[in-house]
Amino acid sequence: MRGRTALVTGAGTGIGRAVALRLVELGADVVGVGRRPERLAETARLAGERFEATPLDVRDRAAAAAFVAGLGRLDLLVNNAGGQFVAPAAGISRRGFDAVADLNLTALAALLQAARAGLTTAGGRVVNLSLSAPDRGIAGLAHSAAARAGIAALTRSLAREWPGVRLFCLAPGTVLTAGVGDELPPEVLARIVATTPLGRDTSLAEVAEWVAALGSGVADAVSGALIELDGGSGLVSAASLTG
Ligand SMILES: CCCCCCCCCCC/C=C/C(=O)SCCNC(=O)CCNC(=O)[C@H](O)C(C)(C)COP(=O)(O)OP(=O)(O)OC[C@H]1O[C@@H](n2cnc3c(N)ncnc32)[C@H](O)[C@@H]1OP(=O)(O)O
Ligand SMILES: NC(=O)C1=CN([C@@H]2O[C@H](COP(=O)(O)OP(=O)(O)OC[C@H]3O[C@@H](n4cnc5c(N)ncnc54)[C@H](OP(=O)(O)O)[C@@H]3O)[C@@H](O)[C@H]2O)C=CC1
Repeated sequence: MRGRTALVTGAGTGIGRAVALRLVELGADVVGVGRRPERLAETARLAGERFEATPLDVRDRAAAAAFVAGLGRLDLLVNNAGGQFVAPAAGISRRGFDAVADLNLTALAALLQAARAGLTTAGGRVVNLSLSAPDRGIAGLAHSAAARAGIAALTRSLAREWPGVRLFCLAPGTVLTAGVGDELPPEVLARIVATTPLGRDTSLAEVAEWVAALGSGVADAVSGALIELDGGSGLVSAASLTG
């Protein structure tokens, strides 16, 4: 990855931080964004001088587009910023649905549009983080499952439209980050992990390694693919987070 520039969204915590650290370790120059400067500062402390942090809300279209345009050539874009709240579909208001759809799909699409010129110049690569098997439905995450299925479709569509740019949709199952721990009680996470065919979660290091591999060119014969990094959980009965 030496000499290559990567942008990682949500780089101040969890998966985004692990990805940023791995890319720096492999020689890339990494720009990390997120809303909380103190979280980004901790990633910067761990990463060293080849990591540059910029506080940015990816839902702020004007700021995000200006920032990405300013980067110029871009070898790798990792769209990792995302999240949702767990609620039954009947309890999700219009504003709630819009907030989750925006963060996980529409803002991501806008960032991709802003990055298109820089990615095309570089013959770059994109890794869009999604969620395992959203097309099967996830009770308690109707808004997020819809947005995440949209990411897979967006990834495939842009792979057709943007020749020379490789796009991947990487969909983890359960990764035991602090973020997921804040959203789901331990017993729900344990139940999901126990019903996974491999009987295990996916580690942060594994997600980071997959992003690094896809970003390095190992998979350059591939574009538009959905890769489910979930221990096979997408193969079994669709998940329910509501009991
Ligand atoms: C088949 C097998 C598949 C296996 C898959 C198994 C599943 C694996 C486990 C799940 C994996 C997921 C992991 C992760 O995503 S890790 C990241 C964890 N962290 C988060 O997700 C937190 C992120 N959430 C947020 O940052 C915010 O909630 C969000 C950005 C989404 C919204 O914030 P915003 O500030 O924009 O929104 P507001 O607070 O202004 O609220 C907007 C409207 O939304 C309503 N709302 C908010 N929270 C709730 C709630 N809990 N329930 C219902 N409604 C909610 C809020 O009321 C506002 O609407 P109204 O104005 O109409 O009231
Ligand atoms: N952990 C898991 O089991 C799984 C996670 N995922 C997905 O992987 C991604 C990372 O998850 P994880 O590391 O576990 O969770 P985190 O909550 O730790 O990561 C989310 C990151 O996104 C950033 N972020 C959120 N909203 C914005 C915004 N509007 N603008 C810029 N940055 C934002 C957050 O930083 P800040 O708040 O400072 O802005 C945070 O760093 C998410 O998209 C998540 O949904 C998918 C499948 C499973």
